[in-house]
Amino acid sequence: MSIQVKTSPPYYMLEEIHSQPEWVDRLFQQSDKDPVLQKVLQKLKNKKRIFFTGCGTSHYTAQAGAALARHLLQEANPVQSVPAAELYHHWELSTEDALLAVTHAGETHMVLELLKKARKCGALTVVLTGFPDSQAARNASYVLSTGYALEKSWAHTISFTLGAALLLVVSAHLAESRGYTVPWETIRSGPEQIQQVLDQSARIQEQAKAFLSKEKWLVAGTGTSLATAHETALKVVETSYIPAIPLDLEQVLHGFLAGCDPKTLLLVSAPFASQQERVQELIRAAEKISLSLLFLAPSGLLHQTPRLPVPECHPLLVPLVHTTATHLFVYYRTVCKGMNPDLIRRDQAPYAAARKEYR
Ligand SMILES: O=P(O)(O)OC[C@H]1O[C@](O)(CO)[C@@H](O)[C@@H]1O
Repeated sequence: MSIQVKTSPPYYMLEEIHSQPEWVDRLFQQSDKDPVLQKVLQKLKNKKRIFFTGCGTSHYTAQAGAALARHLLQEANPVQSVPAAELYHHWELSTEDALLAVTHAGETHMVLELLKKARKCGALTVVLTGFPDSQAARNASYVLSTGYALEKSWAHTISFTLGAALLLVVSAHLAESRGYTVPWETIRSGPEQIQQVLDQSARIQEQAKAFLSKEKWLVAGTGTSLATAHETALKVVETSYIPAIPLDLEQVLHGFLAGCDPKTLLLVSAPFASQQERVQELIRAAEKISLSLLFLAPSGLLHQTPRLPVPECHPLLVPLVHTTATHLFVYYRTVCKGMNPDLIRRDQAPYAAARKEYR
């Protein structure tokens, strides 16, 4: 489908971020009665290893999914996320493995190659996609649809969130089938919590304006927010064309401060009580080098430090809720700079030509 380019705000990226609560809700309702999901869960029961995989944003979706599975399944967790090309080139697969490949459009070269390899090795192949008629879907044993067969902006946002929501459902069922208690009510409050972030759009826009002069970003996350850090860094690179490094919270303190100066923004999603002491140390260290910090934290926390407004949320909802806040922050940062976030530079001849050089 070809979609007309927007030449002024609001761009498609914003429209798609705002439509998330509705589509996540729809996905939760549909997955409840999806017979394919039941079959997949049945097949997953006997698998020793389950790989969540993908490329680009979809790899970060897989990373979010694996962190959620780890949280839900604890010591019984068979899930790990590995980028598609790494799995393809460097891993042996067998009949004891299952591959859940996230690919929004379902045409990504490396994912297609990996699916072929996995099928040859006898691994179970499942594709999670917005396009159930895509090549990837045709190359898999099972297809789970995110329900969203659009992505009008090249800066993918809603497909990250829907993919993560779908992997959350898969992981929650997996955990239940292995005897763990799943907080379904909390999970189902996801759309409402995303909406709470969207209701803070004006404030997030103000924050974006306040940090416009920051020309390089570090983005830190931990546990279920680590994928948020990776996805946020990718999104700001794609839309604002500035360097951004994603890191786990601890790693920031091991060398990366040397590269920071007053032009750097360190955006941190670390909502877990066990790490608050480390967060305080980071805040003190940042002050010494005039490094600007912005935390994703509920009101009442971190009074002195600027924060992006997010509600208090369960670790299982962090990838959906915090990433919505950072997606909005990135959107406004880019638009306030007078740029169009939808195009990821594919409107510029050298970048369009570069894209033609690889499948
Ligand atoms: O999700 P797909 O369709 O496999 O596409 C791969 C990735 O490439 C990008 O479009 C650009 O890196 C991502 O946003 C996307 O997830």
